[in-house]
Amino acid sequence: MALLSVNNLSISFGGLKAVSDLNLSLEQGDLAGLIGPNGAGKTTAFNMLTGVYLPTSGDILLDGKSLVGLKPYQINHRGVARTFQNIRLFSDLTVIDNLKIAYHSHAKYGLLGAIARLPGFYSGEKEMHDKSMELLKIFKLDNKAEELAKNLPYGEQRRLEIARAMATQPRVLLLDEPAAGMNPQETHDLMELIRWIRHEFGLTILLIEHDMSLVMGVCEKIYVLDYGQIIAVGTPDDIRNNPRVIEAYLGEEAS
Ligand SMILES: Nc1ncnc2c1ncn2[C@@H]1O[C@H](COP(=O)(O)OP(=O)(O)OP(=O)(O)O)[C@@H](O)[C@H]1O
Repeated sequence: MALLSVNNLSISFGGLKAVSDLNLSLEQGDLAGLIGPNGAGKTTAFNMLTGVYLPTSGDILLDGKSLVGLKPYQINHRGVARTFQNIRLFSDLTVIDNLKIAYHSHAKYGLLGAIARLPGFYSGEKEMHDKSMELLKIFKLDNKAEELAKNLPYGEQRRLEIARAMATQPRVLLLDEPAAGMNPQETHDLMELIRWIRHEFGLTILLIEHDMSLVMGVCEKIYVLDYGQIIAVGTPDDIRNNPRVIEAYLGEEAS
């Protein structure tokens, strides 16, 4: 059984069918891309997968259980985390506090434990600190732990956003344009990092990306959306050579 399966998912805004009969199937460990021209419905699909939008019809199954109708935090608790097209960090908090907040949402001690400072609170806090530092090391941000998030260069803010999503210990990670605004070296490093975290954490990753070198370089399977509909699914080579994709989207870039 697929880990994440999206069945005939559709949503309309007024008269506009933004996503129409979307079908996706991701196994554990898959690294897949969702591409398509501006306005094709990619972010809208992510918004349905994460409970921001309620689909008009269709279903989303994680391990066979429906996510439709759940709130974003409930979906996150089930194991789906995301990053956003426009970075959404707590910009006035430190780098490490951005991660601790994400860990807190999964903390084992309750509010009472935190207020009363019960022993579980202290061991929980220490564990959270250590785990946050471990993640920051992986994302090469450990030397910036005490800096305010807003003071990081853009590429590092993007990495911090992914680290924060990872702190919620997801099984499925959805990345919305992770390389946006990055230079070629940063994009290359990000590709390596995405591959590595997939392997290290056994993650399933679906990413939206306009940077074709990243998509073609890192994804094993690519879904192409156009006007809300999937027009092609395949390996990077399949997609590069698919006439419908070339016509709809890639144009000269693909040749
Ligand atoms: N809340 C909303 N209300 C009305 N229309 C919406 C809403 N959200 C998205 N849309 C429309 O749905 C369509 C798909 O938009 P979406 O942002 O998903 O595209 P996208 O593929 O992510 O594009 P981009 O690559 O530019 O980010 C667009 O026509 C958009 O205007």
